[in-house]
This record gives sequence, C-alpha cells and structure tokens, in this order.
Amino acid sequence: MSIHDLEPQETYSLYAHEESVIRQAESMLGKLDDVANGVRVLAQAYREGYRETVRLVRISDRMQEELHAANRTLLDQAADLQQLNEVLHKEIERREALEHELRRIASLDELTGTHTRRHVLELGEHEQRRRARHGHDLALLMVDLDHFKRVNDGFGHAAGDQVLRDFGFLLRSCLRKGDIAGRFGGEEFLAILPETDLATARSIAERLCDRVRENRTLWKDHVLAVTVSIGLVTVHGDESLDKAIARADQALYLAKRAGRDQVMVGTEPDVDD
Ligand SMILES: Nc1nc2c(ncn2[C@@H]2O[C@H](COP(=O)(O)OP(=O)(O)OP(=O)(O)O)[C@@H](O)[C@H]2O)c(=O)[nH]1
Repeated sequence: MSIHDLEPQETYSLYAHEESVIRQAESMLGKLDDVANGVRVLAQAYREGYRETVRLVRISDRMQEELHAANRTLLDQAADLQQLNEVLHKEIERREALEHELRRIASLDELTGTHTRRHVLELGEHEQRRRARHGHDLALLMVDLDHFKRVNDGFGHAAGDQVLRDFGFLLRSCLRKGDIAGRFGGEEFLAILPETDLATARSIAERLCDRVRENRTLWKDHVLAVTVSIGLVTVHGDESLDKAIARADQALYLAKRAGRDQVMVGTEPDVDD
C-alpha cells in the first residue's frame, strides 16, 4: 500500500502525531535545558562554596598556629613566673631572717649579752600588765657596779669592758628562765623577776652580790675584782613600772651610801602614788 492509497484524513493524523512527538521532544529539550541550567547554577554554587571552605580552612589553620604560638608563649611565661616566684620567696625568707637578726641586734646589748634599755623597758611594761591582770608578784633589781670608774681609770676602758662582759654573764647565770636582764645605763643594770616574791628576789640578789664579789676578771697581767650594789623592790598594786624603777633606784642609792656591795630593799610606795 502506498501513501496514495491512504485516506486524506489518515495522512493528516499522521502529521499531527509527528507534530505532537516533536512538540514533546522540544518540551523535553526545554526541560533538559532547565536541568542543565540548574546543574550549572549548582556547580557555580559548589565552586563558590568550595573556595569559601578552602578560605575558612586556611584561616582556621592560621588561627591554630597562632593559638599554638600563644600557648607556647603562655607556657614560657608561666615557667618564668614560677622562677620569679621562687626567687621572690627566697628573697622574702632572706629579708625575714635579716629582720629577725636586726631585731635581735637592736634588742641585745652586744657587750654584756643582756637586753638594751629600750627592750628591757618594753619587756618590763609587758610583765607589769601581766602582773596587774593576774595579781602575781613582780620584783625589780637595780644593779650597779661599785667604783667602776676606778677600773677604767686604773686599767683602761678595754679592761672595764671585759669586767662588764663578765658581769653580764654572771647576771644572766644568776637569773632563772623567764627572768629579764637589761643594761640600763653604762654600768647599771635592771633585772625583772616575774612571779617572784620579796624573799625569793632578795636571795637571788644576795647570790648575785656574792658571785660578783668572788669573781675575778683576768685582764692582761692583772686580776680585777669588783662588787655590786643592788636596790630591790616588788611592784605594788597598780603602780607603774616607772615608779617602781624609781623606788629601786632610790634603794640602790641607799645601798651605795651604806657602803656598797650589798642589797637594799626599797621603801613601800607612797599611798598617793
Ligand atoms: N669600760 C666602760 N666603761 C663604761 C661604760 N659605760 C660607762 N662606763 C664608765 O662607768 C663609769 C661610771 O662611773 P661613776 O658613775 O662615777 O660610778 P662608779 O665609779 O661606778 O661609782 P659608784 O657608782 O658610785 O660606785 C664611768 O667612768 C664611765 O665612763 C662602758 O660601756 N665601758
């Protein structure tokens, strides 16, 4: 059968069919174009995203390097600080030891090994307050070397120093633990005897007198002997330390006047005092 055998209607239908197929194909091509465009857009977006990711990764790598470097710096600084801390700690310890030594030197009379006047008075004030609080006894001895000027004049100042050195040792060895001895002036000493009644204080003072009298100081080719006079008081009521010391001083003066080398007990304080 040839085309000429077909009815005109049939010829027309076939063309329409082709037309429809072509239209469908065109429509599909159009959609394929859309898809291709979409893929292009996606690819572009992917490229841009990739570039951004690479940029961010680089930034992140750099930041990590910087963080590591900062961390290393911090560790170094921490080690330096630790070292500095140790040095400071040692310096503080050294200064504390120095301060302690300075306080010790300032509170001690180098020649006699007894306290300085200022320090013995501080300790005395403390004992006086303790006495006032607890009401126990407190005795004071004012001790002075007799005719000490003669030692200096006869044998020289260095000989006098040696006598003072020996006396400081004797004084400290006659006192008990807790008693306080200080150099009040050139050859005058104050001993503070906490919790000591008059009778006990007197026997301690007598023993000191005896030991000083028996003692000999060897100086070059000389044998030196000295004696001491002692004024003794016990602190009364709420009497101040200064007033008690003044009474001990007065008793010492009387001991000197009575011939030296002896202990004199002070008078009771005036009622007004
Ligand atoms: N070697 C020496 N002498 C001192 C020191 N401090 C004070 N003196 C001397 O002690 C002497 C005290 O003399 P005075 O006050 O006259 O008393 P004294 O000769 O002991 O006579 P009385 O106290 O009355 O028994 C003086 O010669 C002072 O120079 C010192 O640290 N070393």
